Amino acid sequence: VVNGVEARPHSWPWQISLQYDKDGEWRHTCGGSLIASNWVMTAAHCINSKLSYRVFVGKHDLVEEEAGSQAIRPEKIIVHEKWNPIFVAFGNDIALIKLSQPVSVSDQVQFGCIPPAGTVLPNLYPCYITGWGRLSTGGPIADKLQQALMPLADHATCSQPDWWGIAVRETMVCAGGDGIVAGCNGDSGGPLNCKNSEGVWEVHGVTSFVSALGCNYEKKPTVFTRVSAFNDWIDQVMMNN
Ligand SMILES: CC(C)C[C@H](NC(=O)C(F)(F)F)C(=O)N[C@@H](C)C(=O)Nc1ccc(C(F)(F)F)cc1
Repeated sequence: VVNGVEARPHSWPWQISLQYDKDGEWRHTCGGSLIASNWVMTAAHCINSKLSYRVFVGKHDLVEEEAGSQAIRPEKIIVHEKWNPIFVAFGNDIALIKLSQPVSVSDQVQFGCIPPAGTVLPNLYPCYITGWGRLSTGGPIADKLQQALMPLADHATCSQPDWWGIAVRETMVCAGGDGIVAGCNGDSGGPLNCKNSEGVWEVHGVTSFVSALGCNYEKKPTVFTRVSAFNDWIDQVMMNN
């Protein structure tokens, strides 16, 4: 997250760190959201079938050992069948990770809520991106979980020619675009958190892409998979696996 702030520890208890084993070292590669005791939602582009992963729940500082955190191996990973790795703008950048054992909820580990199917929030609605991604374009990833307030840019705004144009679809959500605050590499797969009218936080987006010209690039908001466009897919996958 570029120009965010350190989150109060464990204030986004569904945020997970997806890590892969590189020469015996575990490395953070993406974020994700715990949505059930044995299911994590992340981005399809985070998954490389050649790598072995672990899901770390209950974390705040990636470089510290933290009581209450737990690393769990995936049992299986289901990537959306219509995800096309060649072109992130085709959408369907969503995947579900079934955990090899259920996680127990606690103060530090909770499920994120999926919004009702079809929920489309209005322009400038205030949401928060969270993640351990780069702190600046080309910069280091964060040790401590970051958060940033990012008002939504509705489809009409986000699909303007000098914004994302036709690269953004109605199955995506845009947020930010002020050239200051943005998601960045390593935030992929993590949640866009929006509080609903009852004051309940929901995972409205899965962090998908930023401009190749730079993470915080004016009129190139961070683009998320819109979770409320995938309720049926999520239900089907969780029921059938
Ligand atoms: C690996 C990528 C598919 C996703 C990667 N996502 C992220 O870094 C994150 F954290 F914002 F989610 C990204 O945006 N990386 C930048 C460097 C990128 O490639 N952006 C990008 C590429 C193609 C398009 C398209 F499809 F519109 F041409 C748009 C943005």
